[in-house]
Amino acid sequence: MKTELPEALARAVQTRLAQADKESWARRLWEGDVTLWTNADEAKWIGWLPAAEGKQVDFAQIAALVEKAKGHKDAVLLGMGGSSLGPEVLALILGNQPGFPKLHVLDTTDPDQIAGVAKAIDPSEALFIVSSKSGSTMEPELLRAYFWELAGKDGNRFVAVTDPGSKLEAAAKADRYAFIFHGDPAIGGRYSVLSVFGMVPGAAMGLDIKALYDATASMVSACGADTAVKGNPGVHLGVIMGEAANAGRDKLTILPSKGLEPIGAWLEQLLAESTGKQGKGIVPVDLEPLGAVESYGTDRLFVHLHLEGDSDAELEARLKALAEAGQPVVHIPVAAKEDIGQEFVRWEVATAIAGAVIGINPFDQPDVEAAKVATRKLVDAYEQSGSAEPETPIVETEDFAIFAPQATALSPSDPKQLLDLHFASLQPGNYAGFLAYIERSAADEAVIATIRAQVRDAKQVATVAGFGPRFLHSTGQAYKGGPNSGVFLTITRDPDPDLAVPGHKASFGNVQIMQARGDADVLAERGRRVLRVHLKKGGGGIKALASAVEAALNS
Ligand SMILES: O=P(O)(O)OC[C@H]1O[C@](O)(CO)[C@@H](O)[C@@H]1O
Repeated sequence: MKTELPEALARAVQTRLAQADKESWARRLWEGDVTLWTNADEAKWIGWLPAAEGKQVDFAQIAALVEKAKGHKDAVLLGMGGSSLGPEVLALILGNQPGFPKLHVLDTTDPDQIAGVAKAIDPSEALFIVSSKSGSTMEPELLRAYFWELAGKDGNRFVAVTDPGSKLEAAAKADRYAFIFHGDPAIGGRYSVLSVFGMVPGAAMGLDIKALYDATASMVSACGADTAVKGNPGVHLGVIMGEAANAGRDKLTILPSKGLEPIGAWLEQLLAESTGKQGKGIVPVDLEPLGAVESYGTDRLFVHLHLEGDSDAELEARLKALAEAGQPVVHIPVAAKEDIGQEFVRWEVATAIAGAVIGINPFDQPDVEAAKVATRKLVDAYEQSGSAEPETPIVETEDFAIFAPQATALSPSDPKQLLDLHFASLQPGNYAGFLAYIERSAADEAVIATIRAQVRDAKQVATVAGFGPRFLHSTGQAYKGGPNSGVFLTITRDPDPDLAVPGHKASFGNVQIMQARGDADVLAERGRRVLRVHLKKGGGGIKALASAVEAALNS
């Protein structure tokens, strides 16, 4: 790892590293010494450390799954957050091996996205992996109901990954699933990739799990209890992240080379859910288009993960210019994509250590629950009445309607003026968030990236984007519980066509809108600045919104 840090940050990092060395932080992490964090229940959550050595998986059971998976064309993973993001990284970075199924990851209630996967597979032959630690998360429950019907209720092609005693375990037994893999309750979702939650889908797509642990071992030992802090990559990175956040550089901007790009989604959850609470923490910035040096404020820490063999002259030149301009830049070389397990360990250790520097419990997620409760309330009301509570927009065009969840002072009847006022509240050190409850397609991602670049360049602020409901189980924690510096635009749309959920009145499209409304309500309750733009059926869609934002920024 190479670091280029401005002087004040470099000094703070050195001082903290000396403290970490003197106070044996690495050892105390491995021992789960709660005094390293907040004297809460942290000791109950460090099962991910032995899991990184392969101690949590039953290799014989994995071998049996490998035999079962061989020959299937597709495998579909149904899960959220820690139960989906790690598997997605493995699928996108390492890919399925010849003779093994392609892994499709579904962590959504978006009707188009679900229908897209249903269409891409043959439901009568695909393997389904239902993955949820708690076994009671709403999205995998609804997805399970949908694919169970579609797959002809054939338990022989279903696999459950869940903590012992969960509701999902009971359902899997009742429906005679082919396998039930047990997780370790001492591991939180976002730290679970090197336990069965990453390894079961990994094995199903033909990855050599033993080889993955072997390739990870050197990082486990480098981050070990007895390694001096100076040579401990996890502690070193964690101290940099924590000190940077404490100094106001809390927008950790992830700039990976092409081959490692998918890791950003996993990192976002790890960093945001672990540190974003009590008004403090790190706001990860992923997939933001590269900007000119002057478009970045003094609230950034840039981390470049570089896969050997990747070359991107523009990125390299920009990183050099950023460091020369006094921005902090950390370079992490990754020798081969098969070493991805090392990065999981480095960042998990770093995140736990950053939690110690920031002074929070890196293993809880107190604010995620609030959005879940708000959504449940709305969905339950829908199930009772068969309709959603009506709302009145502040302003409407033929393309979209804009709602404010809070009693708002913003009331212009012109959408351009309203959006202008909304973005005008962005101050240095703030960030703009785009929370899109629409299909996570390449086309939608591209339009949102354009909007982000425009806002970033116009206001010199960091921008983040999340697709709902996926981000609710990830960065949503920091947006609600972290620093109150986000200015959010929630984006919803009329589903077309919608998709029914077997056994429920509320469709996937209904649930997705309730999730957006519940989340926006909680954001507003927490004093966050938030507007919701609802894209109308038959209107210009997300592109019409992009034009309206552009017009507002230029007004
Ligand atoms: O694996 P589960 O229990 O379904 O949880 C999924 C995700 O939901 C969260 O609890 C947040 O809602 C994450 O921490 C977790 O990874």
